[in-house]
Amino acid sequence: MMKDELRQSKVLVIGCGRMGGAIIKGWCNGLVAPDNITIVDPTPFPDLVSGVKQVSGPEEITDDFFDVVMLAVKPQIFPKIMSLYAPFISEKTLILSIMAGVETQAIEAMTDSKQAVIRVMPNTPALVGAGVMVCFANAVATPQNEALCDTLFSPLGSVHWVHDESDMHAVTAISGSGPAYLFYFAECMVAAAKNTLKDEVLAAKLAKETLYGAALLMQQEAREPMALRQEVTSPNGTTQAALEVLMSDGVLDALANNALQAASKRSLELSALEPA
Ligand SMILES: NC(=O)C1=CN([C@@H]2O[C@H](COP(=O)(O)OP(=O)(O)OC[C@H]3O[C@@H](n4cnc5c(N)ncnc54)[C@H](O)[C@@H]3O)[C@@H](O)[C@H]2O)C=CC1
Ligand SMILES: O=C(O)[C@@H]1CCC=N1
Repeated sequence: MMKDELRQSKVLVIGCGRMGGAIIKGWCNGLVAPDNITIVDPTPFPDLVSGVKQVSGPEEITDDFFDVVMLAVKPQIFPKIMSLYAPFISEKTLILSIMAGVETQAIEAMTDSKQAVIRVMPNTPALVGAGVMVCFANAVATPQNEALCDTLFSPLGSVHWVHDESDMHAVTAISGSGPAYLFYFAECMVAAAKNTLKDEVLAAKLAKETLYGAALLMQQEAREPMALRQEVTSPNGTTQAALEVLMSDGVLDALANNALQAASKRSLELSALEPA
């Protein structure tokens, strides 16, 4: 689908919270005409782009066909609502799902027809165009469907594809949940900075700006994180003193491993939710 055609496409978004809202905001930036977007969410979205229609349930939807339907409710909600939206989906509709865990097989069951379904695991930096989106297409999805998905998500950050659906569990653990790990590290670093520097406002600023600068450097440099770390670390200097604490007994390595495994396991559990 060409970009001009995409602007005319009818899009239905089911669930518009933090992640759905961030994606719609990106799409309204010249990609899809806001007038062609309908959101179904019982909770009004506070920062809706002008023109986008919001309704609180399927009975209020005024269009009877959508080119794209995006599922952005919590995985636990999906089994309760899936049957309500079948009337708005035709064989030509591409279903996109950003829900963690929920497998294409469960989404295909929304309708009787063979349905193109693409799962996309985004993350919240999509809000600033620096998201990571990982996609998996079911067997029905065509190359045109995949190209459309690339077009819709590229403005929000980088788009990657996996070809084995079970990889989506690991993907969710790494990039879907990943921003929260860095934010937690930032919380710890800010708290520690405030214990070290009397000016607490400056302390917090230094910690956050440093994490931002380091992330940007890592993204723009071809060198691996280890090489960048070594560049900061003078023999017997201050960084070495800190790293000896952070790296002692491989505690952080083990924690990172356990954390990713826990997230991946939770994604697998969410995939086992039964239709209501
Ligand atoms: N927040 C994140 O970082 C990411 C979230 N996701 C996935 O995105 C999905 C949404 O997550 P968030 O946006 O974080 O959650 P959220 O709680 O902010 O948004 C969910 C929205 O669904 C709405 N909702 C509840 N019941 C509904 C119903 N019956 N019909 C229509 N809408 C209904 C809620 O009012 C809410 O606005 C989840 O499936 C999650 O796994 C995926 C990647 C990252
Ligand atoms: O925590 C969650 O389940 C969702 C999926 C990835 C990020 N947030």
